Amino acid sequence: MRLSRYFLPTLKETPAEAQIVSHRLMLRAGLIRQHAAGIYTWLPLGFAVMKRIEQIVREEQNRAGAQEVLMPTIQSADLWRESGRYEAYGKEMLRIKDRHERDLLYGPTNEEVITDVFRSCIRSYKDLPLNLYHIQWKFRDEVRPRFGVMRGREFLMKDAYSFDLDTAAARHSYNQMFVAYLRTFARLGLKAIPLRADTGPIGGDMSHEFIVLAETGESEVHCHRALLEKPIPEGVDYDTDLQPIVDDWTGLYAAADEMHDTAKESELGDALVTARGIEVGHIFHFGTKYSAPMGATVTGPDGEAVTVAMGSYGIGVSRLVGAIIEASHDDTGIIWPESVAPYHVGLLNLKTGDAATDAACASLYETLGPDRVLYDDREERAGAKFADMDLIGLPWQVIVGPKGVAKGVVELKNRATGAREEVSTESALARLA
Ligand SMILES: Nc1ncnc2c1ncn2[C@@H]1O[C@H](COS(=O)(=O)NC(=O)[C@@H](N)CS)[C@@H](O)[C@H]1O
Repeated sequence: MRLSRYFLPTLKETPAEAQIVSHRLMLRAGLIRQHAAGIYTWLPLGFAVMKRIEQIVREEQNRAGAQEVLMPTIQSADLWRESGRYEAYGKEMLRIKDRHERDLLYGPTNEEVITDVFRSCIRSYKDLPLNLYHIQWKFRDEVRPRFGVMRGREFLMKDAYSFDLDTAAARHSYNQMFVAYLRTFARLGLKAIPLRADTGPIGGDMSHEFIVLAETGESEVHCHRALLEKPIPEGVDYDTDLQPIVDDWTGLYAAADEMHDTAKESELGDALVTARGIEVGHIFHFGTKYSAPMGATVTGPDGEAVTVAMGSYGIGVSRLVGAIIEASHDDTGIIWPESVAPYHVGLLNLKTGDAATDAACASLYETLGPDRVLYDDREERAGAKFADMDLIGLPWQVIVGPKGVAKGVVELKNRATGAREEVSTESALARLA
């Protein structure tokens, strides 16, 4: 993409309302613009990152055997009356009336909707286990939306829902999602720690939050240092018993502040890490909390009706854009992990209008591929180009100036390490292919 044609409204100044670094950088780098409190327009660069995060989430859900659907954002209140959550959900629920005065709502989550789909389609235990997920916008009328997309009111969530014949089978579904989450956050370049959590308005008797350590996180976590170094499971066969992996990851101490056992401080000594963190995912086992009141049953092996055991599994897709910035930035801007970077290379033409430099850039741009390169072809001074490219945080920069072109070299810069080296054009192409 040529920057001279790209809608990238960067800001020189830091907007006063932005209190944390990810909010500041998302505004300054032209990723989002606020529409209303907690509601954002995603501009091209921010949207591209969110789509890459979404795709990694999707791939790991599919790998774990979940099947993608798309449920509506606007839901009927009747289902929520059946589950008993319509009144209980409180002021966070945005309630709407349609032209026929029917009660609707903008879904904060989808347990009722998916359970209704299940009960109208599935009859037999032979159709289990089943895990359905979607990546869909939610609305929660947070009393104090803040920190940009980190705590929004309209936000994008992947939410998956599992259906099983009994608790043992439901535990396997839970474990599949647990392992899929470990892999997902690692692929996003994040260290996410699973820790036992309370279940809140979603309910149930078991849940784990996945927390990314970041000093501006809203959660306070306490965990065993070894959790930070644990290797992520590779080559997982999701149809085998995953309990050993889950036990391995939950065997080490980790607790959100409200669940913290202060005795651990003396027991673990300096093996105990206390840090702030961002909740990027939350998984729940809640058995028949929704299937019982909504009559979601299957005919069991013995011909008797069985109320299915369920769980739900959320990932904050839009929150992750901010969380990744919190975990990966420096004082000049964002540092995107390669897996989510909107473009692989920033190509800087230091003398637009100089024939040899323009030709060298055009050749690099075409060879590397316009969809992988953000080419700064603007009539701007070099300093502004360097600052903007560091701000938007692409993994690699190729800097092309007339002196280098005359010698057949370009400068290659790695954004994460800051390392810069003069290399031949061929070598740069080989390194960036
Ligand atoms: N206000 C918000 N803004 C941005 N992301 C949010 C917000 N609230 C929750 N999230 C993200 O959404 C994830 C799942 O939300 S949740 O409430 O914990 N879980 C559920 O809604 C369950 N139905 C899981 S399917 C959270 O871990 C968090 O990463």
